[in-house]
Amino acid sequence: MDKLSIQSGGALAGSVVISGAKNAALPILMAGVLADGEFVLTNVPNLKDVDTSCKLLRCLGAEVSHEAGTVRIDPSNINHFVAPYELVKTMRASILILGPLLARYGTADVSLPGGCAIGARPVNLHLHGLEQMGAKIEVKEGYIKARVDGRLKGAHIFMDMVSVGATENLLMAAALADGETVIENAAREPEVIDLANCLVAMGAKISGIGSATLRITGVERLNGCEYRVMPDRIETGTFLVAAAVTRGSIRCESADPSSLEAVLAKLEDAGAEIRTGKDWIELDMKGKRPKAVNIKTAPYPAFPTDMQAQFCVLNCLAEGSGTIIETIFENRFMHVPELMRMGADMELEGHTCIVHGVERLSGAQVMATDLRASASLVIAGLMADGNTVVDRIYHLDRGYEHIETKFEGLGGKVVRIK
Ligand SMILES: CC(=O)N[C@H]1[C@@H](OP(=O)(O)OP(=O)(O)OC[C@H]2O[C@@H](n3ccc(=O)[nH]c3=O)[C@H](O)[C@@H]2O)O[C@H](CO)[C@@H](O)[C@@H]1O
Ligand SMILES: C=C(OP(=O)(O)O)C(=O)O
Repeated sequence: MDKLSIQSGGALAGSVVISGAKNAALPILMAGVLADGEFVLTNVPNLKDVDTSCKLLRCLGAEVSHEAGTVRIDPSNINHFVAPYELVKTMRASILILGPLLARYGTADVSLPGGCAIGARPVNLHLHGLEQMGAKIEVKEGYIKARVDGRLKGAHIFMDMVSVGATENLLMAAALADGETVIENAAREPEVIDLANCLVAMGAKISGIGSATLRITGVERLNGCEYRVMPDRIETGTFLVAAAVTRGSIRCESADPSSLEAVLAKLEDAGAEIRTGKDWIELDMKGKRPKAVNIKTAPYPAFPTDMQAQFCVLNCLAEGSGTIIETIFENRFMHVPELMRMGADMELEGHTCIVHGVERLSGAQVMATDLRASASLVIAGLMADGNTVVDRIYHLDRGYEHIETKFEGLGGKVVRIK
């Protein structure tokens, strides 16, 4: 199993090109099932989760090629409607195949993803919304078995809580349903907007994109299209935090500052000078140690849970103390005990972590437990005396493209051990 070895070094400097967003690419790949014709997706990151999505589409009978950031999907031969446990267990986003399969073919058997490191992550909102659209659903032998006679029917759906995945699943299903669907309390994350824009390019009729109320008038067919995936705001934020922690100065190219307002505001509070253009962000710490910040995660446009672990590390090495409150996932502080093994001064109680900054951490062997926790340990290693080895980096490979090469380009000493 691969590991990453990190040596502490100086301040990160230089520029890094941001990849396409994992969390936009995955739902949009699933939307390929809805296309009547060839579907071409560009700016697709080269990630384990993208490979898994391509495998899943192939397993349904689609022809899929993935080369140099472009995925081509020909869904015309889809003839199998089962998403098996072997694939779903490695990638929770597989649940996003449910809405498209059901809307286009009236049948879908999707393995329940099960719990994972960051929380139970139930899918009740996905299922309830589809039932409101006329689907008959039973959960049997670990599988969601969903059927509908004819087309799904438009419905008025009020979501009990804001869910990115449920909004995406229902949006895709509604695009081919009979009549109007209204999704209230919809997620407003930029990745949901990216999916909606792609569906519109396929001929879907959606209004309210980017708001909490989505109105979808179902159409009988959606065409293929060519669509470019948005830049990864979480990858961008991860490199910006790494630069802030190391007191460095970097430029992120092919980034989207408008999707990162909450994160950039916190980096400014931490003492960073931030400059932005249409598709770039520069951060300069002017050699200073960051100041600790208070963070509370919440649905977009508030501070993203996917940046919580990275800001924990920022606070670990900052001047002063900061409080981090996680409100989205019930078990998303798995990085805390690992950071404490590296000398971090942290108090964890329930959903709240109080972090008191220390000047340096010390290198240690640590275990990656989930995607962003892993990223936080790499950042910590950049400011830890001696050597840090991060084990179980298959989590990182799910969500960060060429992470070691990108850090190396910024002067970070991050090496993959095969
Ligand atoms: C592939 C992808 O895009 N993943 C992102 C997506 O995950 P994902 O779509 O799984 O996250 P959700 O927005 O659905 O989850 C938010 C909260 O709602 C709960 N919930 C969700 C669905 C449901 O049916 N019932 C329910 O109770 C979850 O347990 C969680 O507590 O959004 C999360 C929140 O921004 C991000 O951290 C993930 O990186
Ligand atoms: C939690 C994440 O992803 P996923 O929903 O794919 O597990 C993430 O991207 O941080």
